[in-house]
Order: sequence, then structure tokens, then C-alpha cells
Amino acid sequence: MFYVSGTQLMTPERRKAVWAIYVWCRRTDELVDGPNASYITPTALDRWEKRLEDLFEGRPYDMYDAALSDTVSKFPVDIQPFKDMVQGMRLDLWKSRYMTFDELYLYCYYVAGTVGLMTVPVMGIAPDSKASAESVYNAALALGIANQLTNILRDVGEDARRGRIYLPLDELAQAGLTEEDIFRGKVTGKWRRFMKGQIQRARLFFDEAEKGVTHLDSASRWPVLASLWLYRQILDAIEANDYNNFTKRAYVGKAKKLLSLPLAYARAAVAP
Ligand SMILES: CC(C)=CCC/C(C)=C/CC/C(C)=C/CC/C(C)=C/[C@@H]1[C@@H](COP(=O)(O)OP(=O)(O)O)[C@]1(C)CC/C=C(\C)CC/C=C(\C)CCC=C(C)C
Ligand SMILES: Nc1ncnc2c1ncn2[C@@H]1O[C@H](COP(=O)(O)OP(=O)(O)OP(=O)(O)O)[C@@H](O)[C@H]1O
Ligand SMILES: [Mn+2]
Repeated sequence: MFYVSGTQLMTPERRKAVWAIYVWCRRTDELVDGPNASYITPTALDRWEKRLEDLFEGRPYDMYDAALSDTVSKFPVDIQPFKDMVQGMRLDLWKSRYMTFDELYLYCYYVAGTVGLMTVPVMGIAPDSKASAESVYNAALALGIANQLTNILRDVGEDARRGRIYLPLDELAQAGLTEEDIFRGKVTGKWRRFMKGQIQRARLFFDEAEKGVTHLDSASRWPVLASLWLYRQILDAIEANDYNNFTKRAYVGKAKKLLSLPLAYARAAVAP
């Protein structure tokens, strides 16, 4: 997961805090995505939410929870985005189809937009920034949405094999495509046209996020920009695979990853 290595570029205090949030998010995701996910029930998620409330009140259950308790005591992190992520996992337990983009957007907010909201208090807003806090939070939200949309476009085949379609069914129908086409996994002209539209929309969210990065504290700008550029390159990889996201997993090679770092550094160094 690039963002974690990306955080090596942050101040030690912030790096520890982002790591603590990352670990909690990873454990939450593992509950419904991990090996024993099939036994997970809404009750287990309720218990996980109770542990969250305890650690926010300074009563952590284990050392990972304790790291997040420490973060919460040092940065003005709010509990709501964490609760919303748990809600997203409840949804993912049973919801395997999305009729419209509005429905999909809500799911993306729950599982990924929340990460942006969790991390802004740690990244810090530049003291000399003229932007409203709301616009910075909206950009953070946009980055989460952009990442999740990209993740969905990358994983179409993998998710279909798990019986899940995260693409809006009404947009599929408008493109002359059905669920059958997803399970059959053939790259057709209709599929390419549909994917071009999906990729274009994901890029719009990355563009909105990128505007907000310039308003973060200068020490946080580089890692966020680098991780934004990296994740966005997955969209280029899907295009390079001729939109075959059924059997080919789009990824960004090591060389490109390394190239993104100095480029992001140079870009982040430029005043907003
Ligand atoms: C420097 C930086 C970007 C730090 C963020 C680190 C962090 C706390 C990441 C948590 C990610 C996580 C494990 C979330 C749990 C749910 C989940 C899996 C979300 C999906 C992530 C990708 O996971 P992966 O690639 O492993 O996919 P699979 O599980 O294999 O299917 C998501 C696609 C969403 C992740 C969302 C973000 C990283 C948003 C980060 C946003 C910010 C840091 C806001 C920056 C601020 C501005 C103003 C832009
Ligand atoms: N429409 C719904 N609203 C809220 N919770 C639901 C809904 N449908 C299912 N759930 C809950 O989500 C959890 C997982 O549901 P599950 O995926 O097993 O149901 P399903 O997929 O609708 O049925 P089946 O198991 O036959 O596929 C269950 O605890 C169930 O109560
Ligand atoms: Mn995925």
C-alpha cells in the first residue's frame, strides 16, 4: 500500500498518527475483506464500533487501538468518519449491486471518503492558506472517492468473481451492457466506451483533490500528492491494458512509482 511508504516523508509525529489510522482502517477492511470475512456479522461490526468508542475515550483494547488513542489525544480527529467506515462495511456485507452512481457514491464515501476526513486533522492545513477548512475537507473527500472509484475499476473482474458489481447498473444499461457482460468478461467496443466514461469521472475527482493538496501543511503536501499521482496512474494502466480489467490487474510498476516521488516533491514545493 503506497500511502504507507509515502508517509515516511512526513514528520515523525504525523507519520505515527497516519500509521495508527491506517492500521485501524486496514483491520476494519479485513473484517469484511479478510480470510474469515464470510463469518462476519453485523453484530461483530457492532462490537468493533464499541471498541472504537472505547479507544476514543482512552480505553484501548490492544496495542493497535492504543496507537489510535494516542493519535486522538494529539490531533483533533473526529470519531464520525470512523463510525461511517464501519457503516460502509455493514453495507458491503449484503449489498452487491448498485443501481445508480448516487448509490455508489454513498458507498465510496463510507469506505474511502472517510479516510480523507480522518486524515486532514493530522495532515494539517497550511497556516497561510486562504482556503476554507470546508474546501480542504471536500478535497480530501474527493481523493478518497477518486481512490475508491479507481479501485473499483481496477477490480471489476476480481469483484465479479466474488459475485459483486460496483458499477452503476443504470449506466451499464445506457451503454448497452448487462450484468451478464460483466461475468462473461469480454472487452467489446461497448465496454471500451463505458470504461472511458468511468475513467474520465474518476479523473475529475483526482483533479478536485489535487487542488486541495496545495492547502495542506507543506510537510504533508508531498506524500499526499505522490500517493494521489500513484493511484491515478492505475487508470492509465487500465487504458494501457486496452480496458481488460476482467483478467488483467492494472498496476503501477516500481520505476514509475519511484519517478513519482521526486516529481511530486518538486510540485509540492511550489507555493499554492
Ligand atoms: C499519505 C496518505 C494518502 C495517507 C492515507 C493513509 C491511510 C489512512 C489509508 C487507509 C486506507 C485503507 C486501508 C482504508 C480501508 C478501506 C479501503 C481498503 C479503502 C480503499 C483503499 C485502497 O485499498 P487497496 O488499494 O489496498 O485496495 P484493496 O483493499 O486491495 O482492494 C481505498 C481505495 C481508499 C483509500 C483512501 C485514501 C487513501 C484517501 C486518502 C486521503 C487523504 C490522505 C486526504 C488528503 C487530503 C487532501 C486535501 C487531498
Ligand atoms: N436490505 C438489507 N438492509 C439491511 N441489512 C441487510 C439487508 N439485506 C441483508 N442484510 C444483512 O446483511 C447481512 C448479510 O446478509 P446476506 O448477504 O447474507 O443477505 P443476502 O445477501 O441478502 O441474502 P443471501 O445470504 O441469501 O445472499 C445479514 O446480517 C443481513 O441481515
Ligand atoms: Mn478492492
